[in-house]
Amino acid sequence: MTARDALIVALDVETVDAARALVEALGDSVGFYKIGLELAFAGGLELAQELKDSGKRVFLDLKLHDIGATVERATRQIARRNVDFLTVHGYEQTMRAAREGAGESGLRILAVTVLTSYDDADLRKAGYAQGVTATVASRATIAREAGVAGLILSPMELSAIRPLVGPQMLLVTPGVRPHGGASNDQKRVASPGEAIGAGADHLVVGRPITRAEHPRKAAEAIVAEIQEALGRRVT
Ligand SMILES: O=C(O)c1cc(=O)[nH]c(=O)n1[C@@H]1O[C@H](COP(=O)(O)O)[C@@H](O)[C@H]1O
Repeated sequence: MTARDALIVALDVETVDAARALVEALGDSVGFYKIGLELAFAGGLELAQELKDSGKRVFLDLKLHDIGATVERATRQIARRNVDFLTVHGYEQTMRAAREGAGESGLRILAVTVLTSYDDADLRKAGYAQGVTATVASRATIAREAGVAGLILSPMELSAIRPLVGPQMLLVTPGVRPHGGASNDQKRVASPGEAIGAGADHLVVGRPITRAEHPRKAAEAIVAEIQEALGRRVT
């Protein structure tokens, strides 16, 4: 894996034109983009095709969660779009249905374990008996059995989860902040170097790049930090 491939930039902007301008500014410093709910509701699905046609990889972050039949059929539609990753929530019925819908299309399903804006207290308020680490671990085990390709989790759970799921499962972490950066609404965060050092395959980074004064410089600095951490990982 190259450092550039490890970085996924979240195109959390209001319009397709703003997203195009950002992609243009980032140029070849970024090869992988995430289109989430904000942009998907503003023409982002068409942009996904454009990005694929220009050689970028695309992650559709739609966080599907519904009865199995609906998730399966929705996933089948998305699989026709030839994108790389799709998120669903990490519930067993949902994950199995998405796997079924993706079939042999090559669309890889990522299961969201516990959102990185949640901590133990938030989970308790939502009615969960266990804390974050135990909940991520139980969802990770079910996800592996359901046959999804990867997990979304915070950098803080990586070292506990990798041994549970083995080397093949993709571990993808939002909640990434360069040292000194604002955490915004994220509660479980670490730096790019720490996340890669703990075994992440991909980092999802939004505001530290998209709201930076110089997005390209911010992306290049993160890629350099990933590169350094990957170097330490193999030695
Ligand atoms: O599924 C995701 O991508 C996701 C899961 C999660 O637990 N936390 C999380 O922040 N995300 C997404 O990752 C991105 C993080 O953005 P920043 O906090 O701006 O770096 C946003 O697009 C979120 O929607």
